[in-house]
Amino acid sequence: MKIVSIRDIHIGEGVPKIIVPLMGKNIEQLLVEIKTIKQVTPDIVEWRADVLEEIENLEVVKKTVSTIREALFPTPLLFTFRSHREGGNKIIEDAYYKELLESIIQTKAIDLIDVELFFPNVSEIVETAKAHDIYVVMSSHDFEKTPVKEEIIWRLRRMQELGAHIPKIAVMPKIPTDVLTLLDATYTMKSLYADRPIITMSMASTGAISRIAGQVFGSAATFGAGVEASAPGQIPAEELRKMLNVLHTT
Ligand SMILES: O=C1C[C@@](O)(C(=O)O)C[C@@H](O)[C@@H]1O
Repeated sequence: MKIVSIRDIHIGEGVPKIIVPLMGKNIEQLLVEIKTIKQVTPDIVEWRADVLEEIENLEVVKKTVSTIREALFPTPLLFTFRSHREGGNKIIEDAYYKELLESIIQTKAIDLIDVELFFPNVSEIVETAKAHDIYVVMSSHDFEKTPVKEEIIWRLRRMQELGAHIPKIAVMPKIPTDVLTLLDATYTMKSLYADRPIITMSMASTGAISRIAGQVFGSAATFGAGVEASAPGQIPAEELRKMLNVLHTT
Protein backbone atom coordinates (compact mmCIF):
# COMPACT_ATOMS: atom_id res chain seq x y z
CA MET A 1 0.00 0.00 0.00
CA LYS A 2 1.54 3.31 -1.11
CA ILE A 3 1.15 6.16 1.35
CA VAL A 4 1.03 9.69 -0.03
CA SER A 5 3.17 11.82 2.27
CA ILE A 6 3.33 15.59 2.14
CA ARG A 7 5.56 16.96 4.88
CA ASP A 8 3.99 15.53 8.08
CA ILE A 9 0.65 14.56 6.52
CA HIS A 10 0.43 10.89 5.57
CA ILE A 11 -2.59 10.10 3.41
CA GLY A 12 -3.56 6.43 3.57
CA GLU A 13 -2.47 5.93 7.15
CA GLY A 14 -4.38 6.37 10.42
CA VAL A 15 -7.38 8.66 10.82
CA PRO A 16 -8.81 9.96 7.49
CA LYS A 17 -7.36 13.37 6.62
CA ILE A 18 -9.64 16.40 6.68
CA ILE A 19 -9.64 18.48 3.51
CA VAL A 20 -11.20 21.94 3.83
CA PRO A 21 -12.26 23.80 0.65
CA LEU A 22 -11.53 27.48 -0.04
CA MET A 23 -14.48 29.07 -1.84
CA GLY A 24 -13.54 32.77 -2.12
CA LYS A 25 -14.34 34.63 -5.34
CA ASN A 26 -11.25 36.86 -5.24
CA ILE A 27 -7.99 37.19 -3.37
CA GLU A 28 -9.42 39.48 -0.67
CA GLN A 29 -12.15 36.96 0.18
CA LEU A 30 -9.69 34.09 0.01
CA LEU A 31 -7.32 35.70 2.50
CA VAL A 32 -10.14 36.31 5.00
CA GLU A 33 -11.30 32.73 4.49
CA ILE A 34 -7.79 31.36 5.07
CA LYS A 35 -7.60 33.14 8.43
CA THR A 36 -10.84 31.51 9.52
CA ILE A 37 -10.09 28.01 8.29
CA LYS A 38 -6.63 28.00 9.87
CA GLN A 39 -8.43 27.87 13.22
CA VAL A 40 -9.75 24.40 12.43
CA THR A 41 -6.24 23.18 11.48
CA PRO A 42 -7.13 21.36 8.26
CA ASP A 43 -4.83 18.51 7.24
CA ILE A 44 -5.11 19.66 3.62
CA VAL A 45 -6.71 22.71 1.99
CA GLU A 46 -8.45 22.51 -1.39
CA TRP A 47 -8.61 25.68 -3.48
CA ARG A 48 -11.77 25.48 -5.59
CA ALA A 49 -10.45 27.69 -8.35
CA ASP A 50 -13.65 27.35 -10.40
CA VAL A 51 -15.19 29.84 -7.95
CA LEU A 52 -12.59 32.54 -8.72
CA GLU A 53 -14.13 35.46 -10.68
CA GLU A 54 -11.01 35.94 -12.79
CA ILE A 55 -10.35 32.27 -13.52
CA GLU A 56 -9.94 33.03 -17.21
CA ASN A 57 -6.98 35.32 -16.53
CA LEU A 58 -4.05 32.94 -16.13
CA GLU A 59 -1.74 35.57 -14.65
CA VAL A 60 -4.28 36.36 -11.91
CA VAL A 61 -4.75 32.66 -11.19
CA LYS A 62 -1.00 32.10 -10.87
CA LYS A 63 -0.60 35.11 -8.58
CA THR A 64 -3.54 33.96 -6.49
CA VAL A 65 -2.16 30.45 -6.07
CA SER A 66 1.19 31.74 -4.82
CA THR A 67 -0.53 34.10 -2.37
CA ILE A 68 -2.63 31.21 -1.06
CA ARG A 69 0.46 29.03 -0.82
CA GLU A 70 2.32 31.63 1.21
CA ALA A 71 -0.61 32.22 3.54
CA LEU A 72 -1.11 28.50 4.18
CA PHE A 73 2.30 26.88 4.12
CA PRO A 74 3.14 24.22 5.37
CA THR A 75 -0.45 22.95 5.07
CA PRO A 76 -0.66 20.84 1.89
CA LEU A 77 -2.54 22.54 -0.94
CA LEU A 78 -4.82 20.82 -3.46
CA PHE A 79 -5.71 22.75 -6.60
CA THR A 80 -9.12 21.92 -8.06
CA PHE A 81 -10.92 23.34 -11.06
CA ARG A 82 -14.24 21.51 -10.93
CA SER A 83 -15.74 21.46 -14.41
CA HIS A 84 -19.31 22.50 -14.93
CA ARG A 85 -20.29 19.03 -16.14
CA GLU A 86 -19.13 17.55 -12.80
CA GLY A 87 -20.87 20.10 -10.56
CA GLY A 88 -18.45 23.06 -10.80
CA ASN A 89 -19.16 26.75 -11.11
CA LYS A 90 -17.83 27.80 -14.50
CA ILE A 91 -17.87 26.60 -18.06
CA ILE A 92 -14.46 26.76 -19.71
CA GLU A 93 -13.08 25.27 -22.92
CA ASP A 94 -11.34 21.90 -22.67
CA ALA A 95 -8.18 23.46 -24.08
CA TYR A 96 -8.16 26.05 -21.31
CA TYR A 97 -8.71 23.38 -18.62
CA LYS A 98 -5.51 21.68 -19.76
CA GLU A 99 -3.57 24.94 -20.06
CA LEU A 100 -4.77 26.06 -16.62
CA LEU A 101 -3.87 22.81 -14.87
CA GLU A 102 -0.48 22.55 -16.56
CA SER A 103 0.40 26.19 -15.77
CA ILE A 104 -0.53 25.74 -12.12
CA ILE A 105 1.51 22.52 -11.93
CA GLN A 106 4.50 24.43 -13.33
CA THR A 107 4.30 27.06 -10.58
CA LYS A 108 5.00 24.26 -8.07
CA ALA A 109 2.98 26.30 -5.56
CA ILE A 110 0.71 23.30 -4.90
CA ASP A 111 1.17 19.77 -3.59
CA LEU A 112 -1.76 18.00 -5.23
CA ILE A 113 -3.90 18.60 -8.29
CA ASP A 114 -7.41 17.37 -9.09
CA VAL A 115 -7.70 15.93 -12.59
CA GLU A 116 -11.11 14.74 -13.78
CA LEU A 117 -11.17 11.17 -15.07
CA PHE A 118 -13.49 11.96 -17.97
CA PHE A 119 -11.48 14.88 -19.26
CA PRO A 120 -9.88 14.27 -22.69
CA ASN A 121 -6.06 13.97 -22.61
CA VAL A 122 -5.97 13.24 -18.91
CA SER A 123 -2.77 11.19 -19.36
CA GLU A 124 -0.87 14.25 -20.58
CA ILE A 125 -1.83 16.24 -17.48
CA VAL A 126 -0.84 13.31 -15.25
CA GLU A 127 2.57 13.20 -16.95
CA THR A 128 3.12 16.93 -16.46
CA ALA A 129 2.16 16.62 -12.79
CA LYS A 130 4.54 13.71 -12.25
CA ALA A 131 7.37 15.55 -13.98
CA HIS A 132 6.94 18.33 -11.41
CA ASP A 133 6.45 16.06 -8.37
CA ILE A 134 2.84 17.07 -7.88
CA TYR A 135 0.42 14.37 -6.70
CA VAL A 136 -2.63 13.64 -8.82
CA VAL A 137 -6.05 13.25 -7.19
CA MET A 138 -8.13 11.89 -10.05
CA SER A 139 -11.82 12.47 -9.65
CA SER A 140 -15.28 11.56 -10.85
CA HIS A 141 -18.59 13.06 -9.67
CA ASP A 142 -22.16 12.00 -10.16
CA PHE A 143 -24.55 14.64 -8.83
CA GLU A 144 -27.62 12.82 -10.16
CA LYS A 145 -27.33 9.30 -8.84
CA THR A 146 -25.20 6.52 -7.41
CA PRO A 147 -23.83 4.24 -10.14
CA VAL A 148 -23.87 0.48 -9.46
CA LYS A 149 -21.05 -0.99 -7.39
CA GLU A 150 -19.20 -2.41 -10.42
CA GLU A 151 -19.19 0.97 -12.15
CA ILE A 152 -17.82 2.75 -9.05
CA ILE A 153 -15.05 0.19 -8.78
CA TRP A 154 -14.34 0.36 -12.52
CA ARG A 155 -13.84 4.14 -12.34
CA LEU A 156 -11.53 3.91 -9.33
CA ARG A 157 -9.47 1.15 -10.96
CA ARG A 158 -9.28 3.10 -14.21
CA MET A 159 -7.89 6.10 -12.30
CA GLN A 160 -5.29 3.83 -10.77
CA GLU A 161 -4.33 2.53 -14.24
CA LEU A 162 -4.02 6.10 -15.48
CA GLY A 163 -1.45 6.80 -12.78
CA ALA A 164 -3.48 8.74 -10.23
CA HIS A 165 -1.81 8.84 -6.83
CA ILE A 166 -5.24 9.11 -5.20
CA PRO A 167 -8.42 7.99 -7.01
CA LYS A 168 -11.57 9.81 -5.80
CA ILE A 169 -15.31 9.49 -6.43
CA ALA A 170 -18.32 11.45 -5.14
CA VAL A 171 -21.85 10.19 -5.83
CA MET A 172 -25.40 11.26 -4.99
CA PRO A 173 -27.72 8.90 -3.13
CA LYS A 174 -31.42 8.80 -3.99
CA ILE A 175 -32.24 6.29 -1.27
CA PRO A 176 -30.33 5.17 1.85
CA THR A 177 -29.20 1.90 0.26
CA ASP A 178 -27.28 3.93 -2.33
CA VAL A 179 -24.98 4.92 0.53
CA LEU A 180 -24.43 1.23 1.25
CA THR A 181 -23.54 0.72 -2.42
CA LEU A 182 -20.86 3.42 -2.18
CA LEU A 183 -19.47 2.02 1.07
CA ASP A 184 -19.52 -1.53 -0.30
CA ALA A 185 -17.70 -0.44 -3.46
CA THR A 186 -15.15 1.44 -1.32
CA TYR A 187 -14.49 -1.58 0.88
CA THR A 188 -14.16 -3.96 -2.09
CA MET A 189 -11.84 -1.56 -3.90
CA LYS A 190 -9.72 -1.08 -0.81
CA SER A 191 -9.48 -4.79 0.01
CA LEU A 192 -9.10 -6.26 -3.47
CA TYR A 193 -7.71 -3.74 -5.93
CA ALA A 194 -6.27 -0.57 -4.42
CA ASP A 195 -2.53 -0.29 -3.90
CA ARG A 196 -2.79 3.40 -2.95
CA PRO A 197 -5.14 5.63 -0.94
CA ILE A 198 -8.64 6.29 -2.31
CA ILE A 199 -11.24 8.91 -1.36
CA THR A 200 -14.96 8.23 -1.68
CA MET A 201 -18.11 9.91 -0.49
CA SER A 202 -21.85 9.82 -0.81
CA MET A 203 -23.21 13.37 -0.92
CA ALA A 204 -26.15 15.23 0.69
CA SER A 205 -27.46 14.58 4.20
CA THR A 206 -28.37 10.97 3.35
CA GLY A 207 -24.75 10.31 2.47
CA ALA A 208 -23.14 12.25 5.36
CA ILE A 209 -22.45 9.03 7.26
CA SER A 210 -19.94 8.12 4.51
CA ARG A 211 -17.93 11.23 5.38
CA ILE A 212 -17.10 9.95 8.85
CA ALA A 213 -16.82 6.22 8.16
CA GLY A 214 -13.68 6.33 5.99
CA GLN A 215 -11.46 4.45 8.35
CA VAL A 216 -13.89 1.54 8.54
CA PHE A 217 -14.54 1.16 4.81
CA GLY A 218 -11.34 2.51 3.31
CA SER A 219 -11.60 6.17 2.35
CA ALA A 220 -8.35 7.95 3.25
CA ALA A 221 -9.68 11.51 3.43
CA THR A 222 -12.89 13.44 3.89
CA PHE A 223 -13.99 16.95 2.87
CA GLY A 224 -15.25 19.13 5.73
CA ALA A 225 -16.77 22.59 5.34
CA GLY A 226 -14.75 25.61 6.42
CA VAL A 227 -16.42 28.97 5.77
CA GLU A 228 -18.58 27.56 2.95
CA ALA A 229 -19.31 23.97 1.89
CA SER A 230 -18.18 22.99 -1.61
CA ALA A 231 -20.66 20.11 -1.95
CA PRO A 232 -23.93 19.08 -0.30
CA GLY A 233 -23.63 17.09 2.92
CA GLN A 234 -20.22 18.35 4.05
CA ILE A 235 -19.96 18.41 7.84
CA PRO A 236 -18.28 21.51 9.37
CA ALA A 237 -14.57 20.66 9.73
CA GLU A 238 -14.49 21.25 13.48
CA GLU A 239 -17.33 18.79 14.15
CA LEU A 240 -15.85 16.36 11.66
CA ARG A 241 -12.55 16.31 13.55
CA LYS A 242 -14.37 15.45 16.81
CA MET A 243 -16.40 12.72 15.12
CA LEU A 244 -13.33 11.14 13.52
CA ASN A 245 -11.47 11.21 16.82
CA VAL A 246 -14.37 9.49 18.60
CA LEU A 247 -14.55 6.77 15.96
CA HIS A 248 -10.79 6.35 15.95
CA THR A 249 -10.24 6.00 19.66
CA THR A 250 -13.14 3.69 20.55
O1 LIG B 1 -14.31 16.12 -5.24
C1 LIG B 1 -14.59 16.74 -4.24
C2 LIG B 1 -15.49 16.18 -3.24
C3 LIG B 1 -16.67 17.08 -3.00
O2 LIG B 1 -17.50 17.08 -4.12
C4 LIG B 1 -17.49 16.53 -1.80
O3 LIG B 1 -18.53 15.94 -2.05
O4 LIG B 1 -17.07 16.72 -0.66
C5 LIG B 1 -16.18 18.48 -2.69
C6 LIG B 1 -15.27 19.05 -3.75
O5 LIG B 1 -14.78 20.34 -3.36
C7 LIG B 1 -14.11 18.12 -4.01
O6 LIG B 1 -13.36 18.58 -5.10
